[in-house]
Amino acid sequence: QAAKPHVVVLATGGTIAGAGASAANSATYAAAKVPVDKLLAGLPELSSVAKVSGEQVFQIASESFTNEHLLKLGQRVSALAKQEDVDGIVITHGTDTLEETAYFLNLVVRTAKPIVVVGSMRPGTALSADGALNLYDAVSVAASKDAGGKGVLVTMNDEIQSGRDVSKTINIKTEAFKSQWGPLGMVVEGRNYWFRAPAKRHTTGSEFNIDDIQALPAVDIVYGYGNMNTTGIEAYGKAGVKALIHAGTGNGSVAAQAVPALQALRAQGVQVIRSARVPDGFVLRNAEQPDDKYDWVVAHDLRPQKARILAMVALTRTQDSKELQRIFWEY
Ligand SMILES: NC(=O)C[C@H](N)C(=O)O
Repeated sequence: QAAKPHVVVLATGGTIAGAGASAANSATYAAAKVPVDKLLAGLPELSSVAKVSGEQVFQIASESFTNEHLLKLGQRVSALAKQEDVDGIVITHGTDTLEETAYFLNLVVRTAKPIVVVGSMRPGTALSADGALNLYDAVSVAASKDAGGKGVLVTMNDEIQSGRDVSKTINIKTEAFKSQWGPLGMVVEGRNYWFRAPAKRHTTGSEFNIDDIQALPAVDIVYGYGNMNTTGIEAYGKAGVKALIHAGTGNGSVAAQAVPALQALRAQGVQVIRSARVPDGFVLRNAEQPDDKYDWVVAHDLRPQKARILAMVALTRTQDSKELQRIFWEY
């Protein structure tokens, strides 16, 4: 009998490692409490799909993830992926910023081995806790050859999602992770069922490599709304931001009173990237605002928080707005 695939589980905290005072506490609990060894020991079913080893990388709620956490995690994933005795990698993660970490890894880890990011909406102590099945699904996907070469994946609620496309869309229910383009497939009882493949560049097809990235530049987000003012835009400019994501209304529209402040930032060398606060669709270049004339970039279908990730990674390689726009179309 062939040896089982070796899957390394890198634990970072979140609700999947959370604990509440009683089983009725589905939403009131402390995140990042249960160590990885205990998480794995609580799921003996894992041994039937893979040889699993655990590593505690951080123990934090994901809303507190920083760029330093992203870099450290990315470096560890990259090192493990190069090891011959590792077949797949699972990252347990809080759900609040899970989509940002998954997209970051998708851009910078040069491997065709399966990488799966997973979390849960309820702590393990709650009634109908979702973490155990999500983790079982993550390990079984990471252990399967057919999950390789598809970019970084996310397994939540029986679905296999592209780490690029998926976002957290609701903060209570367990079917929280959705993509407007649909899941790549489903995982049921340890078997994968695929329905589509990612169209954008990722992992082995990426021009970015975590092994070459020592630091990430400052990129922040301003939100568009009625009665918009320029206080935030100006403050980020003064703070020395390298790119500013404008989470605009509708098709990334920008309030008339905010346009001169963004133009002033661009004149200082700051990249201005138009995304949208609406959950779906995509921002069209030169619609709503004359991007060519202002030398602005559009974020394509990336939500503001994902546009921040891509902008940071891209700015490690180029300061040219045309190049930046190419990257936003391709990734
Ligand atoms: N469901 C969760 O994991 C939420 C938690 N605040 C986290 O992201 O760490």
